Amino acid sequence: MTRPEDLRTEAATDEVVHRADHPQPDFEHDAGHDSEHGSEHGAAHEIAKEIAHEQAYVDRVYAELAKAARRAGLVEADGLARGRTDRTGDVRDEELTGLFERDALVFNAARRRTTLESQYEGLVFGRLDLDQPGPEGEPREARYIGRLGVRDDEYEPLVIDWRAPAAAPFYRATPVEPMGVIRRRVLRCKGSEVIGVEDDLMVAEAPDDMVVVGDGALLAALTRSRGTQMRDIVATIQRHQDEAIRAQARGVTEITGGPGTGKTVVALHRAAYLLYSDRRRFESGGILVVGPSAAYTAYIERVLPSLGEESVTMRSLGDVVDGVTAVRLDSPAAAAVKGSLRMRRVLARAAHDAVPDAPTTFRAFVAGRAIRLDPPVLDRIRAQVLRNHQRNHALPAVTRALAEAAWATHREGERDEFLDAFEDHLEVEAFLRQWWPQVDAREVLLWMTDGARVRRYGQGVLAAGEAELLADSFTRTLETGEWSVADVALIDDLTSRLGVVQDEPAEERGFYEIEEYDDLTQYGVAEVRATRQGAAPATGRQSQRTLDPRDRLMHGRIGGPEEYAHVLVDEAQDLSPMQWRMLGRRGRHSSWTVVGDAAQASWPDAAEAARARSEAFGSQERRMFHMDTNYRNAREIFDYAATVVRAEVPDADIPAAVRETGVQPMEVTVDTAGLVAAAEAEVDRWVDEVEGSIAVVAPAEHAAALAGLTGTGSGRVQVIDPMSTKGLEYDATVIVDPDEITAESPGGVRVLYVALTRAAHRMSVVRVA
Ligand SMILES: Nc1ncnc2c1ncn2[C@@H]1O[C@H](COP(=O)(O)OP(=O)(O)OP(=O)(O)O)[C@@H](O)[C@H]1O
Repeated sequence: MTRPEDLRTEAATDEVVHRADHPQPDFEHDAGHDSEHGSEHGAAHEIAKEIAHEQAYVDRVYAELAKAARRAGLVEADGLARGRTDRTGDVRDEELTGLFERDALVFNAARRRTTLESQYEGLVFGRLDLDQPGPEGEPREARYIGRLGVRDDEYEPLVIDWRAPAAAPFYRATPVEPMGVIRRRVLRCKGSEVIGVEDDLMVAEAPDDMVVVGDGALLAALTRSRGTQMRDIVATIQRHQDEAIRAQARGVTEITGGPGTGKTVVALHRAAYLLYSDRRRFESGGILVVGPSAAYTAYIERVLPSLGEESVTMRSLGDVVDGVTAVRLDSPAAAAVKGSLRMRRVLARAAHDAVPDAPTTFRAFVAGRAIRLDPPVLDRIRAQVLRNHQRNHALPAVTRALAEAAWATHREGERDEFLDAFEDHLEVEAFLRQWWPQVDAREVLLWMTDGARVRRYGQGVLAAGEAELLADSFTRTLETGEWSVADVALIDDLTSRLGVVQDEPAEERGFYEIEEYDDLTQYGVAEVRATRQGAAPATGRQSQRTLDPRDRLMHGRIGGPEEYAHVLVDEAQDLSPMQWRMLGRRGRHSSWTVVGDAAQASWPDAAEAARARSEAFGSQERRMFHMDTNYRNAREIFDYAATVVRAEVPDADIPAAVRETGVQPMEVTVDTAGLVAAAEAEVDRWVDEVEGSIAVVAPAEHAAALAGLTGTGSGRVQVIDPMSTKGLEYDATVIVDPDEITAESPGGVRVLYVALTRAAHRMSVVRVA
């Protein structure tokens, strides 16, 4: 394991060549690198020789790959040709069976071809030299590791898939436990060109004919500039990370650790590993990856495809429920109420309530009798039916209950005849349309723009002021035409209570029926509005932008929960209890990978969230992996952040940073008037110094003033609020007004800690005096 004393500076990463007959320093894999430089000339020559040697092998792999791609293309074309037929009858049936075969062939061939194409970049990334003879009389076996298994014409493996058991020593071997490995080599490639090699030696003394090159692949990888998207770490996965990646699929795998310890990237590699180890189960059952925000999803979305896996569903918390997408965040106080389990009681009452403006009395002539059912009877029927049925699926049950109640008012004639006549009666049908319409969950939340209603639902559940907070928040929703992220879990909860809105069969009514229907007013039935209370789906032609806010909110169709074989949750410490319930509905039979760090939590009631989380997992076995090495932040940056969090959260999980830059974070203090200029100066500083992404992390108070900062149009600068930086990383950050970041957030200093741990290489902190 890496200790601070093992730290290297970025300057120490120039490639070196050494004969491996010297003791090795301890570094991460417990594998080390000889730091002794050979003569510069000799070194360059040796490296070039090694690269040329590896290039020859990589060329062979790509030639084989091109052949495989051609074969896959042929299979695909052949499959398509076999599918064309103009036969009929039995012959056609036979050919249809052939069609299924064709589909499977085409599907597999197309998938393989796409995979082959997408793997082109850096397909082969590793080599193991093993302490055992090779297949063709070589003194040692060399085993190449890649993103994909590739075999030659004799079906001999040229490259082993990184997830195969035979590749495990690449990640697990250490000098203490070499697992038969003498040298582990990482090949750095650009497309099919080898541009560098980095070795780790697993034995004290290498054979005389073996050259050891470079200063370690991990440090080289960490020193590189960060792009706008996360990269896979398949070439440099560390042993303890590999253990979490390859942990068994069953049950709940929890990955904890401080900032930058690779929790997210490890979890994503685990998803790829699960697909490899049990493809049938996880591809057909599906893997759901859930992260905090759309920005986060965009940040990680390329990792799995780069590992050859496309069949994973990625959702942000505002996007988990089919038919609604939310990015807007509520005020922390409103989000805290909406996320709390107390909302279940509130929503249960709302789901059981009468539809606003529905008729309160039933009056009609049925089978020659005047029937009247008063409000208490209707209320009782509603309550009884909803005890056993979801509202949107309860029409038959409620119709029967209404008929029974109507029968009870007279009890004359044939009971069954009356019940049938009642249930078929057009007046009854018309009444039910108004009294028992299908109700969309979103409509119920919009009922709660009415403060009196929310107070009624929240009686004995919500504290003073919370009902108003909710009503105000839903009013804001209605004004903006945008659901908030916290609303989505409420929509899901209500949908599970109400049932998904069913398609109504198209109505075909004769002329006389229309007349009868329109004439209902004379029976006092049509005291209701003629419009439906439920969703008013917008037409496909209308773009969402042109809809009014209410229609925008109701746009799209809310789906029931789709279930998955595996659910992977990142930044799990921030999920509200209601969000855990939302995910629980999607993972009732699934295994889980759950990633989090309590010290970065922004959710105020940890105990309630823990309860909801346990409920979502059920009684499955749970195993824990802890990550304790920070691979993201330069040590100088992480020390700064750790000092801040330790002062307030003494038990924070503080990892050890493995890399130092020799550059301390910049700290400037200005008055409010000078804030923008100071932030701009810091941005310009980092635009000159780093190659990649730069973030200005600012509290809401200063967001508008700083919005124009672009780093003189560099295209690399983003102004972002602290909460939205969760899970992300940048080459450099400018943290604006840290005291205000702490003050504005319910997570307080924990949210500031998140912001302070986003920069890989450089950071400035602009304080306001
Ligand atoms: N073995 C590794 N090799 C190379 N890079 C690594 C390795 N492990 C982690 N990293 C890099 O470290 C950085 C942090 O990883 P990641 O975002 O997964 O951490 P995290 O624990 O989820 O962080 P946070 O909790 O702060 O969001 C990423 O750039 C990742 O690629």
